[in-house]
Amino acid sequence: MNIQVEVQNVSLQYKNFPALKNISFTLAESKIYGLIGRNGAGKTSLLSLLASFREPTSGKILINGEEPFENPLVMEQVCFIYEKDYKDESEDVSTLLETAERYRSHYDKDYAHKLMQRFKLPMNKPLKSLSRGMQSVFNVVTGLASRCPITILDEAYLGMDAPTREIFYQELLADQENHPRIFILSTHLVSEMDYLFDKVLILDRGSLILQENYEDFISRGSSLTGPAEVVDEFVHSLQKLNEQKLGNTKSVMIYDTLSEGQQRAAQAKGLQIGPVSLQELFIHLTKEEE
Ligand SMILES: Nc1ncnc2c1ncn2[C@@H]1O[C@H](COP(=O)(O)OP(=O)(O)OP(=O)(O)O)[C@@H](O)[C@H]1O
Repeated sequence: MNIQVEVQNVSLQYKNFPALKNISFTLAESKIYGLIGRNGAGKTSLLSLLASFREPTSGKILINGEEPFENPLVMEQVCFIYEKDYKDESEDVSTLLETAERYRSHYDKDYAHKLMQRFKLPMNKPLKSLSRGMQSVFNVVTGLASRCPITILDEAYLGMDAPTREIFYQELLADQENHPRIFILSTHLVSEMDYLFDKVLILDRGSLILQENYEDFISRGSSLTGPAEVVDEFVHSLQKLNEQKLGNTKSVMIYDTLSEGQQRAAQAKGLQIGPVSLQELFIHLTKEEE
């Protein structure tokens, strides 16, 4: 079943603070969406609206045409994984997994057990006694095994070491291949996780400044390097995001698709054209004036 999320002119106000400003977008395909933004940009606020933890101050969220807030049938389609405080949780891991199964209609118990083994998560220990990284593993396992049509992972990797994060990414991609759904991943580990994203959403100070296919977005960034005066002349009508100079060699990051003709012209002038990463584009597109 194809599920659709529509966010229509959504704003969220905390007292006098506008955390989200008139945001609209549609997620209509079973893809992996990367939600990125600087600290305080509004990522968790947006995700908590999608998960119906709160209501927008204005605007509408529709999941398959229905408002999800206090609507259990719609909410069953959404799974929100975020960092939780388990200090008062006395149950062991296996009991909590059984509880997860009871509340999730798409839950795959065998898959959950397979993941537990792969991550080497101890089944018979109280969850509160596990390390922070292992508690995150538990969250991710319940998130993946729930197989919710909309699965939201808000910085789900917190505390995981690099090899554990790698297993998480591998399992996510493998399960998405076999059971496609809408995954929304919010992250600060942009350069580490960018290869997972089919599409990218960028929040900047409460506004959505970009929603685009990852590949299309990346292809609009390039770096041009060469003698300073040649580079300056070439880029003068292009949108520049950043520049660096070492002696007379200059490198300029541009945010404009270069046509084949422009690429040939740049090469003919002896300029080197290089790729730009999602992280670099993100840093410079959300840079504040100094
Ligand atoms: N309950 C609240 N009451 C008042 N302000 C809040 C509340 N929750 C969040 N905010 C503010 O709203 C803004 C957005 O916060 P949010 O947690 O959504 O950002 P974020 O992009 O998830 O940040 P980070 O990447 O640092 O986790 C921040 O300025 C934050 O201080």
